[in-house]
Amino acid sequence: MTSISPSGFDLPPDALALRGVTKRFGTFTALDGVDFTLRAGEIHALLGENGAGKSTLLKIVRGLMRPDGGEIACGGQGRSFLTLEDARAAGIGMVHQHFMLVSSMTVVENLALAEAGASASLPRLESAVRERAAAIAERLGWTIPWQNPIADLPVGTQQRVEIVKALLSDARILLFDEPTAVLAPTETLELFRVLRALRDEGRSLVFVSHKLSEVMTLCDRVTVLRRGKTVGTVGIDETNPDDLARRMVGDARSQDPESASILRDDRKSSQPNRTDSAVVSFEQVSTRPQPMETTLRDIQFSIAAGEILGVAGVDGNGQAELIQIFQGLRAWKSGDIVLSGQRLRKLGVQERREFGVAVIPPDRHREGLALGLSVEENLSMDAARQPQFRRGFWLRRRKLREFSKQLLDDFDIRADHLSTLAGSLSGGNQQKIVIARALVGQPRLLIAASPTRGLDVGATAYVHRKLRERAEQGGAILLVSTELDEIVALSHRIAVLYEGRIVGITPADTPRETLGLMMGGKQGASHG
Ligand SMILES: Nc1ncnc2c1ncn2[C@@H]1O[C@H](COP(=O)(O)OP(=O)(O)OP(=O)(O)O)[C@@H](O)[C@H]1O
Repeated sequence: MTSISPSGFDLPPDALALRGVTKRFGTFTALDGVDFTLRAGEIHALLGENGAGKSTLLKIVRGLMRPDGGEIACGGQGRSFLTLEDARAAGIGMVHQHFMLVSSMTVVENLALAEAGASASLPRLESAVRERAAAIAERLGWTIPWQNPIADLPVGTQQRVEIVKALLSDARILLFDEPTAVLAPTETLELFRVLRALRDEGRSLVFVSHKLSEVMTLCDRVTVLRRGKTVGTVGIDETNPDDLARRMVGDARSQDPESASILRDDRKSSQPNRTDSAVVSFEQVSTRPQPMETTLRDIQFSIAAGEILGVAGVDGNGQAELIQIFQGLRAWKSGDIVLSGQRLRKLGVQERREFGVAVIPPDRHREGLALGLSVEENLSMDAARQPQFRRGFWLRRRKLREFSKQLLDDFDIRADHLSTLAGSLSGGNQQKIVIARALVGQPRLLIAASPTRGLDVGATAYVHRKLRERAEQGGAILLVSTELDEIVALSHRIAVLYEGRIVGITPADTPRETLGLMMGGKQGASHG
């Protein structure tokens, strides 16, 4: 049976349709007459460049934002907007980019809270909720530590809690906003298994991802958004990654040589412009064991000027601890770290910066950005300390503004104004600010943690090019990423971390299978 919405468009049962949906933020139009139809029992990818409007669209469907125009129909009824309650009643659930869980509460408390709202007595609800949640988890083949606080769980498990939470309210339509951005490759495969199972139960899923290969493997249809407008919807059998990339950036841009080179996935890793002088060397560095953390043991490597050293490994094998050492957030128990002849132990945060150490941190929300400050303030924060931007005590504001404007253009940061709050930018555009800040000072040593997480295809290629350029100019780069593709594409040598140890340092052309085995703990050759 097909129902008819007030404006007369056909609506298949158990699905969702948007017609002409518009959303403005001040003078900026984030969604401009968007059409989107989700069929029952399909996985539908939503693709688009950073800032194209994907999260805004999902938030409107989930009832978290009110559109300024257009129509939304679900459950056989058309209306101009959905409230949170409407969306919930229509069986719409969402797994956000940043999980909506209270980290100090246990899993079961979080689930009971979501079920009860603020009013009901939580303890009384908990056992009933737990029973239902356990049945859902069992069906999906998951074991979840119900009594542990959320903060103690790995991100992959937190995401499972979010999914169980959505299924507890029997969501028939599930919206996933970049769910794989925080997952290791094996966790992604596991998530895909579950998403397919949910589809096969007849649910409808919207899947946002920048990884075209994921979209091609998982999804049934794809809708592409470009700068807030619908470009179109295609079946997965009628398209390929090149076609999708072109649809995202538009024909005009994909034919211009600069953009075409951005789109081309340049996988070749040039020979390092290496000198023998180590910019940084780790000599038998070990950290003190701490609960819930990985202890680094006898870490030994060096990075030469002009070299990119990739650190591969399954997440949680010591990557976070290694980065924290550079950030000055973690002490080490034994061994030495030497930065061009100086002991790192002796250098404070400011001295490290002056030496030229820059960090692209893994969690841009907590560490990389001041979300409550403007784009301009975020971009010019470090520059404002430099003498060329000061006249005595005073800041040279106009010069700083030009500097920020230049970075905005260079990194194609899509913000309405320099005065826009960083917190209101799309996830990918926030990441571009963090990267622009790290690269602009031409750091002598750059620690890049998952630098392209959340970036679209073009921006990823651009950042890869920038990292290579930095190395070619003589910078040393430590690239930490759980994306093996990224590590292999950029690194001159690859160090594999397993349970806090480096199991081997290998040349970049090492076969994937060997790297995979090393990531599972097998010793490999060392070229340290
Ligand atoms: N609360 C807000 N206030 C002002 N502008 C906003 C707000 N939320 C989103 N925007 C703007 O709307 C545009 C679309 O953002 P949205 O987060 O939907 O993009 P996206 O396609 O999800 O991008 P990404 O891939 O980077 O996550 C962006 O330019 C963003 O700056």
